[in-house]
Amino acid sequence: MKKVKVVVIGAGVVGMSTAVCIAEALPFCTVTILAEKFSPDTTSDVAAGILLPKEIPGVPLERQWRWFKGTFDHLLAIAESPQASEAGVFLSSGYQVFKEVPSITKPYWADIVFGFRTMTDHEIKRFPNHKFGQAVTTIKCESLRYLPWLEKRLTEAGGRMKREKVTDLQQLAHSYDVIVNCSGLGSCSLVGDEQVYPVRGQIIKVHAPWLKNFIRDGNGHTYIYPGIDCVTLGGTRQVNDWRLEVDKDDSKGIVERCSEFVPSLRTAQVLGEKVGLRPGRSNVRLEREWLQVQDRQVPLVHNYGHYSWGISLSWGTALEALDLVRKSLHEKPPHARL
Ligand SMILES: Cc1cc2nc3c(=O)[nH]c(=O)nc-3n(C[C@H](O)[C@H](O)[C@H](O)COP(=O)(O)OP(=O)(O)OC[C@H]3O[C@@H](n4cnc5c(N)ncnc54)[C@H](O)[C@@H]3O)c2cc1C
Ligand SMILES: O=C([O-])CC(=O)C(=O)O
Repeated sequence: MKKVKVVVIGAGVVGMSTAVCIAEALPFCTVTILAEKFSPDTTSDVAAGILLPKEIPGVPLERQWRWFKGTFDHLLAIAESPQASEAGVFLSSGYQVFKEVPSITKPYWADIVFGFRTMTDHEIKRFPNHKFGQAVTTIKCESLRYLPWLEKRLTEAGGRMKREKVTDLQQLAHSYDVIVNCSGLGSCSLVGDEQVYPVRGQIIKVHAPWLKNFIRDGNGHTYIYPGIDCVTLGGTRQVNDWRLEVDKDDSKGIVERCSEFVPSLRTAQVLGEKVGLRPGRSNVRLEREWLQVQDRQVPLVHNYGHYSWGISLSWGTALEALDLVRKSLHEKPPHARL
C-alpha cells in the first residue's frame, strides 16, 4: 500500500511532539520534519521547561485542561521511567508567589498537578513583599535533553528530519499529502499571520546545587528553577523585541530580582546566558484548513502560537493535531463534496 506522506514544519517542542504523535499512531504515514533550526538552536531549547501555564483567554477552559492533562500525563510516565534522565523530565516542587491576591486563586490545572494548595501564612512570610502563594509539585522538562530524545523516538518510528527553510506551502503541497505547520514565530512570515509576534525572554544558568525547589513570581517576570545540571534564573518579557543577543542590563536585573528571593544567588557562578523569542499570539492556532493546489485540496493543520506555554501544552496540542490529521485522511475536502 502506498504510504501517506506527512510533512511537519518545525523542530521545536511543538513540531517534534506532533511529528512523534503522528508517526507512532499512524504507521501507514511517512513523517518528515522540515525545519530551519533543530535542537539546540530553537526557542524551545531556551525554555526553563516548567509545566505551569496561565489561562489563555478565548480558548475554552475544557480544551486547555485537555492540552495540559495530555502533556502532564505523557511527561509523568517518562519521569517515572528509566528514561527520565536521558529525556530530561522530572517532578519539581516549589512556590508561585503573588504581590496581590490574583483574580484566579485556583487555576484550571490544580487537579492535574500534585499537592496543589494555598501557601500557609508561615510559608508566605519567607517572601515579605508577597501576600499570597501556591505550593505545587509539577513537572520540569528540559528541552536540551528532551528534544534529542524525541528525535530518536521519531527516527525509531520511521520519521525523517531535514534542515530546510520552507517559504512556499503551495510548492510543498506538490510533494506531500498532509502539511502540519508547527513553525512557531516563523508563522508570521510563512502563513502571513499578523497576530504572531515575538516576546523576548532572557535567562541565566547558574551553579547553585543547594537549591532544590523552584520559586516563581506570579507575574512571570522572575523565576528560579533548579534543574538537572544547573539552576535557571529568569527572566524578561519584551514584546515585539527581535534581539537575540544577550543584554547585560537584563542579566543584571535578573540576578538582582532573583537574589531578592534567594540572596545566595548574588554570588552564584554563571554558567551561561541565553535568549529566546516566544511565539506570542492571543491564543494557540490549532485548526485545519484546506490548501487549494491546482485541481486538488491538501489538508493544512496549524499548531502554533504557544507563547509562554509551549512545553506545558506540547503533547496535548500534538494529540489534537494528530486528531485533525486523522480526520483529514477520512474526510473528503469541501470542494470534492460539491
Ligand atoms: C526564556 C524562556 C523561558 C521559557 N520557559 C518556559 C517554561 O518554563 N515552560 C513552558 O511551557 N514554556 C516556556 N517557554 C515558552 C516555550 O519556549 C515556547 O512556547 C515553545 O518553545 C514554542 O515551541 P515551538 O515548537 O512552537 O517553537 P520553536 O521552539 O521556536 O520552534 C519553531 C520551529 O519552527 C522552525 N521554523 C520556523 N519557521 C520555519 C520555516 N519557514 N521553515 C522551516 N522551519 C521553520 C524553527 O526553525 C524551529 O525548528 C519559555 C520561553 C522562553 C523564551
Ligand atoms: O514564566 C515562566 O515561569 C517560564 C516561562 O514560561 C517563560 O519565561 O516563558
